[in-house]
Parts: sequence; C-alpha cells; structure tokens
Amino acid sequence: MNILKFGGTSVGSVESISALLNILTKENQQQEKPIVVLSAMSGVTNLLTAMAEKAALGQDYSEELKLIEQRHFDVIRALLPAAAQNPVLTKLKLYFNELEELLQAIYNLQEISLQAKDLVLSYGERCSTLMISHIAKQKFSEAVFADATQFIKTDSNFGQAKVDTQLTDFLVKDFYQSNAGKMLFVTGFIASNDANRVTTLGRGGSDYTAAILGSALNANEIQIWTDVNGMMTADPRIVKKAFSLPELSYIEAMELSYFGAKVIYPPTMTPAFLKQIPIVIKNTFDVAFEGTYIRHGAKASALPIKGISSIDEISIVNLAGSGMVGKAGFSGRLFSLLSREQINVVLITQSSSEHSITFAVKPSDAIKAVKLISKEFDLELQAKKLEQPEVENGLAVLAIVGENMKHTPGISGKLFHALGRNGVNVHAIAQGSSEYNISVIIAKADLSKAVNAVHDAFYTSLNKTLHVFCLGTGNISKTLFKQLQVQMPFLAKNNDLQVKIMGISNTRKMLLSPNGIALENWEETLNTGGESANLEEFVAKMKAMNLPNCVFVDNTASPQPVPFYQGIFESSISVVTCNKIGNSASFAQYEMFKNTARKFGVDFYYETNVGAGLPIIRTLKDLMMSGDKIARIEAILSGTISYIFNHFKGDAAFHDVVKEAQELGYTEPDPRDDLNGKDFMRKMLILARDAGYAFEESDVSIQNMLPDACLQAPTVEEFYHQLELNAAYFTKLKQEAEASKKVLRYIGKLEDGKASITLQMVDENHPFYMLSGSDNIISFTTDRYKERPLVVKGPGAGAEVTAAGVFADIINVGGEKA
Ligand SMILES: NC(=O)C1=CN([C@@H]2O[C@H](COP(=O)(O)OP(=O)(O)OC[C@H]3O[C@@H](n4cnc5c(N)ncnc54)[C@H](O)[C@@H]3O)[C@@H](O)[C@H]2O)C=CC1
Ligand SMILES: N[C@@H](CC=O)C(=O)O
Ligand code: NA
Repeated sequence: MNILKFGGTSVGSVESISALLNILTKENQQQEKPIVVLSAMSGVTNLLTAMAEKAALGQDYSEELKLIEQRHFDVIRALLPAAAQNPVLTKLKLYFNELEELLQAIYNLQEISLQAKDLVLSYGERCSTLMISHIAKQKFSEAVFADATQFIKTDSNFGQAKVDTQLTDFLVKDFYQSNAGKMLFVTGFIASNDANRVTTLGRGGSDYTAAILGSALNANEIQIWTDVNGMMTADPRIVKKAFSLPELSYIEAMELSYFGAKVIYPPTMTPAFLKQIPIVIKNTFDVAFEGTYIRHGAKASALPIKGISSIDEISIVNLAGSGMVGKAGFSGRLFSLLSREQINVVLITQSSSEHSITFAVKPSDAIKAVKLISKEFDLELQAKKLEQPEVENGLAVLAIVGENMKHTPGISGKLFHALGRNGVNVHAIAQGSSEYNISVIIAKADLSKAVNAVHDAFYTSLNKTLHVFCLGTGNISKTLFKQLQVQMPFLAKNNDLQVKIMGISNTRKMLLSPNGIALENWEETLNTGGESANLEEFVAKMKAMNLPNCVFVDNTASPQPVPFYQGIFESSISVVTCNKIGNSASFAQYEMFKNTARKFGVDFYYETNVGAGLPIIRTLKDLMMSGDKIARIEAILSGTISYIFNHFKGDAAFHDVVKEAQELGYTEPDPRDDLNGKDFMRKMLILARDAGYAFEESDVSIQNMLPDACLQAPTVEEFYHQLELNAAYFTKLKQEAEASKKVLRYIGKLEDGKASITLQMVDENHPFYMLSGSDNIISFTTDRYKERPLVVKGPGAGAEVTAAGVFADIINVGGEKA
C-alpha cells in the first residue's frame, strides 16, 4: 500500500483539490487502497497562529476566523452537490464553534500555553481532512476521515512532541486492520499524549505523519505531493538553470535539505529510512513530472555532486584561546551547552592549529550563544585562557552534496576555483566527516553569484552563462550584437555556452536588465527603456548585480571607461576591449591592469587592439610564454593606411580614398588618428609592452606622412579640406613610388629596444609588397623563427573582423569552454 501525503498548497484551492482527486483515482487502481495524509489548507496554520496570538493579547480575531470558515465553505460549495453539502457543513461548523470557544477562553485569560496553541493549530488539519474526505466520498465510497490523535502517541512536549514509536506502531496497525478496505484520510501534523491532549509534531509535521504510518504499516512507498518538481540541483529561485533530480540516496536528501531545500524536512524521513521505504516527491500541479525518488541504493549518477544547497542567513561565532580551545573536553562542553539550550549549530570548523573553533548558527541565536559561552566559561575568560567570542553577521552557507564526491578527486578544487574566479571570499570551510558535503561560509551578498558559479562549474553539460556588460553601440558593438544573435544557438548546442547581454550603454542612454537584453531589438529596448547614460552608475550597477562569469566589454574609442578597469578587475569581472586607449597610456597603468587581473583571477583580453581580429596579441603571448625571444617585429598595422595605399591609384583623389576607408569602417571614429600615425603608434606600443619592453609613447618614433596643414586641422571636416588642398603632395608621393616600380608602405619596426614607424617605398622583392584591401601584416623574427619569420597576414580593420575578434575574446573568458 502507498501513503500519499498532500501539502498545504495541494489542498489550498478548488483546483488543487480537484487535481488531488484525479491523482487518487489513478492511485485507487492499485490493489490496496492508499492512505491519504493531509495538511491544513495553505495559509490556514498561519491564520490560526495569528488568531491565538491576538486572543492572548486581548485583540479581535473574528476577521481571521471568518476567513478560515469562508475558505472551507467555498470549497465545499464548489465541489459537492447541494444535497451532500449539509452534513459536512454541519460537522465543520461544530469544529469552528469549538475553535471559537477555545479562542474566547484564551482571550479571557489573555495568555496562551503551548498546549492550548497545539489545540488551536489542530483545527487546520482537522477541517481540511474532514472536508476533503467528504468530497472524496463522492468518488470513493470507502473514504473515511481519521483523526491521527487516535493513534499517533507522543510525549507532552507540546509544539514539538516526540513520538512513542512502539505504542504508535501498535495503534496504527490496529486502526488500519479495523478499517480494512477503507480509504483513510488522515490528519497530518497532529497527535496526542497519554492524557489524550492534542500535541503537534513540529516542523514538517505532516511529512512525519506519512513516514510514521508508512513505517508502521510497511508501505511500498511514501509519496509526498507538493507544488514543485521534487528536489532540484539548487534553489530554483536562485539558479534559473537548476533541474530536478530523478533519484537521491537518503543521506544525500538529508544533506541537501539540511542546508535549505525546503521540499522535505529531514528528520521526518527517519522512520522511512530505517525501514528502507522509498519516498517519492511529486508535484500535484505537474503530474507528468515523474518525481524525485529518495531510496536505498539510489544509482550513483555520472555527476560528482547531486546538488548545491544554501542557507541565506547565518552568523558565525569565532572562539580562540591557546589555553583552552582544542584541549580535551572543551568542544564537548561547548556543544553540549549549545544543544542543551536548543541552539542549532549548522556547521563547525576547527583550525589546524586547534586554537580556534568557528561555528555557524542562525543570526537570532548568535548573541544568545555568546552570552551562554561567556557565562559557562567565565573563569577561563577571566584567566585569559579563552578570548572573548566574536560574532560575524551577514553570512550565508553554500554546500555541495553528493555521495559520489569521495570517489572523485578534484571536487573541492573545482568548488574553490569557481568561487575564487568570481571573487567570492570564503570565511570558513567544513567538510563533513562523511565526505558527503563540503560547506563554505561566504558573504550573504555573494550567495546568488556563488551558487550560480558553482552550478555552472559542476553541471558542465548545461550551458555556462557569460554575463556581458557592453559599452558603446557604434560600428563594432552593433556588428558584435548581430554576430552574437546569429551564433547563439550554435554555441548553446556545440559549446554549452550562453552569452547574455546584461547591460548596454552609449553616451546617451544606458540599460541594465537582470533578465538580460534580447538582441533582436536591443536598440529599441535601449532607447525606450533606458535611462540617461552615466558611466559611473553603469559600472556601479554592474558590480551590484554581482553576477558570476561576468565580462565588461569596452567597445568605445573613449578614454573615459579606462579609469574604471582597475575597480572592475578588483570586483572579479573580466575586461574585453577593442579600445586601445587603456593599454597605450602610461606603462604603469598597463602593468597595473595586468597584475590586478591576474591577482583577482580574471581575464583581460584585447586581441583587437592590434590587427583587429587577426591573432597577433595571442601569437605574441604564446611565443613569450613558451620561452621564445623576440628579435624583431616588422609590421603594417594600420588597416586604413593600407587600404589607402592599395587604392590610391590611377586618377583617384587622395581625400576620396580616405573617405572610402572611413565609410568602410576601417578608420577610427576620428580618421585623423589613423593618418597622423597615432593609431599605429598605439599598436606598436602595445606590442612592444607585450614583448616585454617598459615603453612609453615617446619610445615610438613616428615618421609623419602628412603635410603640416593636414596635421593641424582642428576638425575632421577641415582635415578633409586640407587633404584636398594638399592633393599635389600625395600625388607626388605616388608618382615617385610608381616611377621606381615600388609601392608606398607605412611600416612599424621593433628591434634592439627601439620602435619606429616609417613611410617607405618597397619593391616587389619586399615581403610587404603584396598586400590588398585593408590588409595588415606582421612578421615575428625570434630565436625559434630565425631563418624564416612567423608571419600573420590578413584584413586588419573593419567592423566584421573586429567584432569577431571581440566575440572570440568574450567566449574565451573563463577559459574552460574555449
Ligand atoms: N574599426 C575597426 O576596424 C577597429 C576598431 N577598433 C576600435 O573599436 C572601437 C570602437 O570603434 P567604433 O565602433 O567604430 O566607434 P563608434 O564611434 O562607431 O562607436 C563608439 C561608441 O562608443 C560610445 N561611447 C563613447 N564614449 C562612451 C562612454 N564614455 N560611455 C559609453 N559609451 C561611450 C559611443 O556612444 C558609441 O556608441 C575603437 O576604440 C576602435 O579603435 C579596434 C580594431 C579595429
Ligand atoms: N583604424 C584602425 C582599425 C584597427 O584598429 C586601422 O585602420 O587599422
Ligand atoms: Na588582433
């Protein structure tokens, strides 16, 4: 026979009770009738508590009483034919009269005992069970109401009574036998003591009732019907990607629910655990869900951990003292003191020196614990053998749980890597001696980020999410958003990766969205839903969202974002940028960015700073890291100038060709930065620094290729005008080159600790002669590439290739999926 327990939400409304009846119809096809255990209608227990408290304070409680009556009567009127309503309405009315008299007595006394409170609460389960048993009788003629106070016997610890197992087993069996063939509807949560006074079973009490009955009657299984899809890999309110677990062992379920999973309350399972009766958690509102099975010999899954549980509010108490802590008997005295005073210790850690102990408790217990300790160890404190206990608040616990953990090396490494990379500071660690759980104490503010990061790290077959905040909505960003949108399904399918844009800002508007910004209509969303742009606020809000796997993308050409990089790294957020201004300002700053990113375990990627999407920065880094020595770098690194020299032919006018380069998206937002060599200089400087030189801007000499008037043009418009006025200068250059069968090339060189950019005319024997479009070319001569240099060549400017380079940098963040 099966026990089916339905929680408050499952009996809370006409719809849920109808669903419950359908479930019973199916279950009734089994050979033996099920036993149904019911909770009070959702919210009713709270109302009863409120009424009892009001009565004890001499306040009016009639509103609540009316509300409770109304909720039951509404269900009866909706689910029973008129002729069948009267008998149950009458019986319920009797209950409500008793309840009212009881409350009146409390009101008169203006005081309430635990015993009276249990009695008040008992009406929640009695009313719901009586009502539903009558409704069920329409379908199942064998339905019978059973008040569990008749056969579940406890001590007199009202509010949290302890069950007399032997007597209860006997009475339950007897009751069951004398009701053979009936379908029993049993009140959850309530029982009675020797004197037949009503007692309650404490937290999770209706589950406990189901387990007690299941154990006494050797049930086939105990079904716990609730409103969620069983036990999940993490709290679904915190982790959107959390999924239901098909199967768990008892120990795993205990460990998981101990730290927060509210689906079942562990102690309630003990009777079932001892008899090895499987428990299955099912969803009344989603009958297609097969349930989470908790049973003996649950199959070990391929996953090293089963779930992540968490408690979002915890305090820790630190105790230290060389003369005391760690000595035999100390922790015994400490923890029996706490247990005597009913302080639940969630977690304990002891330092290896054994001179300190840290334990975690509910915040409301922390001060109480300190007072108790101060009293108990007064002498030791006075003698300075023990230091004053210290309390830390605002903390949370995260625990990973799984029986497989102890057979799988590297679990804690993975946990701490995920936490470390995301800047989550660990205050204390505890590994249960069972090795079924590893728990860490972290700041409450970091909990959501931490649980998500750890979930991503362990459930790698799920998509890992990168949370991206993007500055700039110009040429490059627009193209990046398009590329991301197209590529997203591929990344999800083949790389288990999701890139979510959480924030966008340009100089006018900014928008940050906790759910991410859809890329189909980002522009409209930003314009209609965004607020006035404010860079400082954008960065602050990004940090406050405290997301795991977070990336800040700077796709501007502005110096303004650069001063924020440092603080962004310090918040454990990676930076990806195509903006060269950060890396080409002072060397001290360049070095600080690198060091800070390394210190905080995040990435700083800027491949597109040199040669757009061409793998130049990455190649240089690989050469350096593998121990090669750079002897010489020669390069053409201005896509714009490359394009101009490749197209300034025949009777084309120079300024028109420049305009074309701008229109094709090759130039900087301000094309003067390309033609005056500044953009090229920045690239040479960044290369030199990455090659190990502590260079400043002044270390790169630039041969100017523009007449003075062009260089000094105060606006872009004036610049184009000056280019036109100086047409003869450019034509002369071109003719000189053509006359000697050469081409014009603007070439950078780094050799012997010197960097330069010069305008050259090269003939067909020169390796840089053959270039087309916006091509860049770079040749690395090194110890290992001595005879023939390592050459990278290809389009070095343009929105598509640049956005693609930024895209690649973004998905390389975190490294694991690349
Ligand atoms: N075009 C190319 O081939 C390549 C470009 N790059 C770099 O890409 C970067 C972007 O270039 P484009 O997209 O063409 O520029 P753009 O001028 O089209 O767009 C720049 C965007 O940045 C925004 N912006 C500027 N200052 C801002 C601030 N303080 N806060 C928020 N947003 C701000 C602007 O509103 C604009 O949306 C530049 O740094 C450029 O050097 C790098 C490699 C190649
Ligand atoms: N404006 C730049 C673009 C790449 O950084 C260029 O022309 O090379
Ligand atoms: Na590059």
